[in-house]
Order: sequence, then C-alpha cells, then structure tokens
Amino acid sequence: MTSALPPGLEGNLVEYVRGGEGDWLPFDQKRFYTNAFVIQGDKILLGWKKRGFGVNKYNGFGGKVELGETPAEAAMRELKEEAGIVAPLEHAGSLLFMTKGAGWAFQIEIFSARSYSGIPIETDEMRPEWFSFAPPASGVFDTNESVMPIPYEKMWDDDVYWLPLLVQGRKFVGRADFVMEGDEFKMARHWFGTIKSDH
Ligand SMILES: Nc1ncnc2c1[nH]c(=O)n2[C@H]1C[C@H](O)[C@@H](COP(=O)(O)OP(=O)(O)OP(=O)(O)O)O1
Repeated sequence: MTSALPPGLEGNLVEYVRGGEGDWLPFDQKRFYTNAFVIQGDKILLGWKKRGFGVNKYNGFGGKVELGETPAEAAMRELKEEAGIVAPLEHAGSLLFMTKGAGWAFQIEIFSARSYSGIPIETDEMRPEWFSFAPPASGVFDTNESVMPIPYEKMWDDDVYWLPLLVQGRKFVGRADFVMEGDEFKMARHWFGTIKSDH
C-alpha cells in the first residue's frame, strides 16, 4: 500500500499501518535521541522508567545524543549507563515523535542486538526486566508464567506498531504525534512503514 508520507519522513517506504486523524503537528527542528533493545531467544529486555520523560512506562534504554556522538555511540553509552550491559547494537529503525505544543520533534534512532555481555542491573533511571514475545504453548498467558508478554499497555502507544517489526528484524520508519489528555500522552496520529528493499 502507498500513501503520502507524513512531513519529516523520507525514503523508499511502504506503508505498514496508519491511524488517527487531524493535521500532523508542525515542528521547526529535530532533537536526536536513541532507544536500544536487547533480544535473547524469544525474550526482550525492557526497562521500567523510574524518572523523567516517560516515567512509569516500559521502554528500551536510551536518551539524548550528546554533542560529538553518533546515534550508535549514544545508544551504546545509554545501554551501559541505564542497564549496565554492552551489546553489538545495530540500527533497527527510526521514529519521529511529536508532542503538541513542543514545536520540535524527537528523532529517535532505534537499535537492537541479539546478544549482550554483562548482567542487567537496576540503575537510578531504569529497572530492567525480560518479557516474552513468543506465544505461550497453551495459547494463553497465565500469571504464573515466569516471563510475561510484552506489556504494551504500559508502554508508549506507538510501540505496539513497530516493536513486532524490530523483533522480526524488519527495518521500519514511522511518525507518531501525541497530545496531552489530563496528565497522559495520547497518540493522536501515526504512520509506520517498512523500507522498500525489505520486501
Ligand atoms: N513515543 C515513543 N516511543 C518509544 N520511545 C520513545 C517515545 N518517545 C520517547 O521519547 N521515547 C524514548 C526516546 C528515548 O529513549 C527516551 C527519552 O529519553 P530521556 O531518557 O528522556 O532522555 P534524557 O532526558 O536525555 O535522558 P538521559 O540522556 O539523561 O538518559 O524515550
């Protein structure tokens, strides 16, 4: 399926999913962030964010790209700082993330690795925890499972659209615009695509 790309996205992209309504939010600059995920077999390491932006959500490990760093270097640094581990991260996708009223966009480069060294540790910012992305043998997860399924209901609203692609090793690009509802960020509009050579 093809459609006009949202402002800020470019490339040879094939639409994967889109939704929501209203105009795309305007922005005049991008700020650069990273987000990193480690996969082991059918499990993925997420962190419970203990403070700051996105507090009380599960997410990958990441933050701002500092001056003089590449996104890959920043992703390695943040993974070590926030989870205490080192991994051979590879670029997995790119996300443009807007919040109403900010005027600037988060450009988030997303990385993944299928091995790591070290032992994940809780830090001031994140509490690491493994989750399963494989369906349970019985077809239904019960609360006695030792590893629970990915807790999308406790993550950013957009993650459910692209995390399955990351797990499958398919490169993705997308945009998600958020508005505040009370003290919660709610996704108002989204578009995700895969890169054409990926098909
Ligand atoms: N919508 C969405 N989905 C998935 N991930 C994210 C979003 N929005 C986001 O901001 N993020 C990610 C991108 C980053 O990994 C973090 C936000 O970074 P944060 O920890 O706030 O960055 P800093 O304040 O710079 O923190 P440090 O650099 O000090 O770690 O969430």
